[in-house]
Amino acid sequence: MITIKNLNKYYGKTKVLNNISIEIKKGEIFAIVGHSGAGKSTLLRCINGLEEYSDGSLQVNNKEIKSLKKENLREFRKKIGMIFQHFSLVQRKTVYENVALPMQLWGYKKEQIDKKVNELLALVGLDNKKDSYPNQLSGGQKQRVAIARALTLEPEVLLSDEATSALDPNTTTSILNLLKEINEKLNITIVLVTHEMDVVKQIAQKALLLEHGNIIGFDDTEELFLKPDEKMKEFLGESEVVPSEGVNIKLYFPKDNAYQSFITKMARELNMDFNIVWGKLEEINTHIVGNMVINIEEEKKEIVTNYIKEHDIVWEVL
Ligand SMILES: Nc1ncnc2c1ncn2[C@@H]1O[C@H](COP(=O)(O)OP(=O)(O)OP(=O)(O)O)[C@@H](O)[C@H]1O
Repeated sequence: MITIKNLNKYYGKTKVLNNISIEIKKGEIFAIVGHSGAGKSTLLRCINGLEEYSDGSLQVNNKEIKSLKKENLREFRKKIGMIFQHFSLVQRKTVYENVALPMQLWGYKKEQIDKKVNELLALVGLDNKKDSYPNQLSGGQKQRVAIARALTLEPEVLLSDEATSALDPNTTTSILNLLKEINEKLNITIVLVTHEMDVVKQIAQKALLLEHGNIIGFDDTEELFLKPDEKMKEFLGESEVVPSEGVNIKLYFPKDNAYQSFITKMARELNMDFNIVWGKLEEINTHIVGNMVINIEEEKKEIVTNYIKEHDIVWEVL
């Protein structure tokens, strides 16, 4: 649905996006991740035509954004909803009026607006706050209003620019759950920009990692976290401290294996003790995945690695 090929973007002489090529599929929840200044928001703004790109191609539904004329661009943007970190609500308008705004601007009839706004306020769980003003709402509620407003014109894509960055962890989770529900119920593609790895883990099916405008990772979320390469480890700030004696073996547990007590079983079957030096289990995109480092004596390396090989486990010697 969104195809980006060899996209470059400069601000003056500074290159802020370098040779970006990605594909975002219809119905996907896709995360663009990176530290501050990586170029995330710039890429998001290129996707909705707010920002021009220097060269390369960016197509949404097979339409090249840069060749859209003014009126077509307006029509195109109608199909793209957007939410922001600081909600961007109109303070002097009520919740109902805020959500109704895009439809009023596009000249919809009062009855159509009323039906849609009520429907969306129910979806985001705010039908009892219609007449409240933004300053009477919590951060999470404000973001719910913004989400409802972003959905009024029935977009195919919802872009989220750090939409949970100003929220506490519990509220973040409730907003992410709402986004998941919207993705499933309305089949809307969601592209979210974030610097928070927890957000990526909780919601994204696929992720793009950006650093200084370059792609340093692009894969299914589980793959990125399950077996991070050196760049990803650096990005996550993870460094494993392992013993210098013996052999350190890192085992990766894919989703189907995570619950199995593989280590205990191996210890029992090989009649051997292992030193577990490092381990982590986490929930990524509703699956439990993890990795663990065990330390063994040099002379036991062969028997242990043979056992692991027979059990379809991803592993490496550190
Ligand atoms: N309008 C602009 N004019 C000139 N340079 C810009 C402009 N907007 C962004 N930049 C620069 O482009 C680079 C990428 O910025 P961008 O806002 O896309 O990064 P980001 O990853 O979204 O960061 P943050 O999370 O801090 O918003 C930065 O070096 C920034 O200073």
